[in-house]
Amino acid sequence: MKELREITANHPWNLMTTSADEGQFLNMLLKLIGAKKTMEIGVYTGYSLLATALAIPDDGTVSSLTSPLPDPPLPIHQETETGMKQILAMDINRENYELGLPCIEKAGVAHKIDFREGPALPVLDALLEDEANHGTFDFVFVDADKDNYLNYHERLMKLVKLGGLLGYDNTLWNGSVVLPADAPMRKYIRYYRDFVLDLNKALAADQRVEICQLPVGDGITLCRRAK
Ligand SMILES: C[S@@+](CC[C@H](N)C(=O)[O-])C[C@H]1O[C@@H](n2cnc3c(N)ncnc32)[C@H](O)[C@@H]1O
Repeated sequence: MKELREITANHPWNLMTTSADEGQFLNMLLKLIGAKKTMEIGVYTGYSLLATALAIPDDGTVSSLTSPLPDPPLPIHQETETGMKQILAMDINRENYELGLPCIEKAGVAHKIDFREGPALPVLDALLEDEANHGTFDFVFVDADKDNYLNYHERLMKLVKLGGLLGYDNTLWNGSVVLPADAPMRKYIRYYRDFVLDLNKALAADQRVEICQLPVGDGITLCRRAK
């Protein structure tokens, strides 16, 4: 974890990552809920992904991955003779994932990860086409394009288990969610602020979930699917 944090800290986007306390929090949370099948939207160099992979048991939903993976690769989250990987991870940029991958390999958990390069929405839509994927994820961590969080939420509500958790990162958005609209803000923060505010309001009003906003890192809102 420490080595991957150093790689991430030296990366030009170094501010756009999960903080150390968020990584520890995710790792503990996943162990506490006994998560076996998870999803991550927004991987970057893989810090939160490593925290997740270290928490997921080897005997999760995988039957055996000691044999070589099939070619062509496994269809998205469908069980085959060789089983399936426990973590579906998506990012539009594979290069950054590959930068951190040696650390994930060194930790001996790379075999748990099914990385998909590309925008997450079409992957979610493909998953939804197969009823067998509905209500199957124990946990989903969303840490990507803030303007799509509500689109993700509607889809994820069908993919997460009843009683399962969705975690939305950056819901404090650098503290800007409590600032007056005319307060000075960096351009990037101002641009996404309204999307984060809309998300926070929508989650608070969503009767299908129980929510809890934690001041960990840049704010993580946990939604437990109750209906
Ligand atoms: C804040 S970083 C993720 C940080 C990561 N969770 C960590 O802890 O280090 C956001 C990531 O979301 C990715 N991203 C942006 N738009 C996306 C999309 N539409 N689908 C999937 N990933 C996306 C970016 O490429 C970037 O790597």
